[in-house]
Amino acid sequence: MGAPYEEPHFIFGNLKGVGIYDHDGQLTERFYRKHKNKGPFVGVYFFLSPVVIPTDLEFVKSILVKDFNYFHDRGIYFNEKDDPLSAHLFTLPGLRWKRLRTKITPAFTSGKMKLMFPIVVEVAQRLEDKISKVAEVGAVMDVKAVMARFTMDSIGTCAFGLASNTLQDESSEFFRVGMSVFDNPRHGTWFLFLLIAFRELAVDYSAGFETSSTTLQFCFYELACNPDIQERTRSHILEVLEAHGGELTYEAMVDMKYLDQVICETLRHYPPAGNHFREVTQDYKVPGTEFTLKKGTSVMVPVYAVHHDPEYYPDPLKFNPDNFADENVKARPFAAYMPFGEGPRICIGARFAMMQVKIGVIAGLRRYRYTVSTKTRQPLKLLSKIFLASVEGGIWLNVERIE
Ligand code: HEM
Repeated sequence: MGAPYEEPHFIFGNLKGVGIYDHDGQLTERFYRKHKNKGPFVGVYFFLSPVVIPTDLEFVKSILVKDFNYFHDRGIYFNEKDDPLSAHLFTLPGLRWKRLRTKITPAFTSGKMKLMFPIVVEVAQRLEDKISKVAEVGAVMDVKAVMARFTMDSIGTCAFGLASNTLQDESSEFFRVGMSVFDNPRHGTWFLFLLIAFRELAVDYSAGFETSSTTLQFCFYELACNPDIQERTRSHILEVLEAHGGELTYEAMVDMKYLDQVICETLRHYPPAGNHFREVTQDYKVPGTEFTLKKGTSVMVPVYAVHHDPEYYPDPLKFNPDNFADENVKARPFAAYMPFGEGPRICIGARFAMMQVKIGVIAGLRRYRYTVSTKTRQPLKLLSKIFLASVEGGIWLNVERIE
């Protein structure tokens, strides 16, 4: 590449730790910190393949938005013939991606969100019932399991029109197979049939439930760790609900500004995708430099690193929803916050995800108080082998009903 780079190991390159020792977001953070302010990017090697990690947000903007024509693909494996499930919106390149994206986009407008809103609220009622049962017997709550059922049911119901109901049915086949799609995408014949039949929506389903439930999991964890923020969020939710006649409507949810800040802060702290992947699709001269990135070079936009950069978030390890107060958001440059990506390949489900997570927090928080159980291993260790941020030993919370 003829550019700033990290001396690689002769076999593994620089990304030896990926999937073994480090969460991928923490791994790129090491290179980002070391090379920031030395140029727009650092080059590393994954085995023998060059990978570019941008360290400058102007360059991130060029990659994701301004020069999208050079970076429209993710370079992620798919094989339509032998593995039809692997060819979906996330993996498809170029024109085929564009056609499919145009086809699916109408399913995610704000008008469609309003239609789906009552469905998710109804599923959230079952989430509340589930939490109430945990509180009644004084058990500790396995947050991930409970939230995964909620997000699976709501996405399942919206996407497939199925009353999948994993929240009430402990042994639900839908839940078991849904979870196993992540562990092993080849499991569950009937489910696979369904996935093939609804391929486009199916990928949204699997991309959606795990990311959203991870977000809910971390959100409840941080609220449990920060009782003052928990109280403030609960009071805010109750006040806005009261102003809307006690009913959870779409408009009431939109008015919950502080709740939005709490969720943005969760996604800053724990972005489910630690990096955004792109591939250079034609030789690209990096603006303001003499460097040319060759076609086929991989790019990892270091989301986790940027979200934890003290230049943009003064105390990056502190959970502080005020980071998302309007004046602070305005003071930050473009792409300082990008949990859903940016540009034409931004997460298509971002609106649905935010709606679903908000409804989940409202349902879980308005009548229950949370503290961290001793069963949770602290400090949290992000699991390395999973692309999405997940926690060793899980997150366990004590739940108390507020009378
Ligand atoms: C908190 C929840 C979620 C997070 C943090 C998240 C994050 C992301 C990220 C980082 C990307 C890649 C963006 C990029 O490369 O620039 C992405 C893409 C995508 N997401 Fe999400 N996502 C979430 C929920 C959802 C939901 C609920 C759905 C569907 C219902 C969904 C469907 C998709 C699809 C289909 C893509 C590929 C888009 C494309 O390539 O055009 N996601 N998401």
